[in-house]
Amino acid sequence: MRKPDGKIVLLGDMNVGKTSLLQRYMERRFPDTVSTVGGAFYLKQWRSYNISIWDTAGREQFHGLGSMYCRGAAAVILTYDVNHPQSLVELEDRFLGLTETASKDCLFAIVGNKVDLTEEGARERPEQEGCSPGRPSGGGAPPTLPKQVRPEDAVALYKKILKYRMLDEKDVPAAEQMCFETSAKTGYNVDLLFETLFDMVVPTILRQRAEGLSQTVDITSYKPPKRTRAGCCA
Ligand SMILES: Nc1nc2c(ncn2[C@@H]2O[C@H](COP(=O)(O)OP(=O)(O)OP(=O)(O)O)[C@@H](O)[C@H]2O)c(=O)[nH]1
Ligand SMILES: [Mg+2]
Repeated sequence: MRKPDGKIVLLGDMNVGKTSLLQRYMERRFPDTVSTVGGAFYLKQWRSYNISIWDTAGREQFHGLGSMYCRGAAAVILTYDVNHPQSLVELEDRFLGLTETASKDCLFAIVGNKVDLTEEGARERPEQEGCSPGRPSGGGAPPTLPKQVRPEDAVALYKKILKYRMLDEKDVPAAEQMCFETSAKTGYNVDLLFETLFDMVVPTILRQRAEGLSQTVDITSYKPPKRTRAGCCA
């Protein structure tokens, strides 16, 4: 097996749907899940790159492992549940600190999952994967509620992250590009989320490789500090 070229890590409170999102993307289904213990990863080939995507446990007892999983990450997906405002608060309070071990140019996506349970999300349902066009949208659908976390709240968190990482807004992707609402259940925005990130981490992978290469070059192309001026006076 080839060594992964880059790493993406899913972080977030328990029950927000990290495992479900990853399974929806990788296996194209929405199976029953059990709360994750420790962590697990999938390998995704994207163009000519091998990207590892790490699913982590949201349970408090595994919290200490988070920064280990984030080490060298090219992107982190901070996941919350749009129906549970506390899960967004937890991203700032409990999970952001774990990303200090990530790559210095790590990208951050903020993902509000379970949008299918909201009134707005219900309107999106008929267009989504797994819902055939002729299928009635009514019968058996779970009741929906007003969305508890607004997209603006996620954008505000994204801006806080930039401050925390001491990044300038003009040097990183815009908040609107990096905040997603998804449903692992219906598949809504799941491909968009992962594939947007894959495309975005390719330059990071190349930069990481180039940095490695330039270090090698620095050593082998060492020149003595003293130079003559003969060349420019000829
Ligand atoms: N309605 C709905 N339910 C979802 C969605 N995503 C996940 N769930 C359900 O939410 C529960 C938790 O999902 P998981 O994917 O196991 O959550 P997790 O974030 O991996 O949780 P931990 O592993 O404990 O950190 C399961 O019952 C899922 O079926 C979604 O988009 N919509
Ligand atoms: Mg899980």
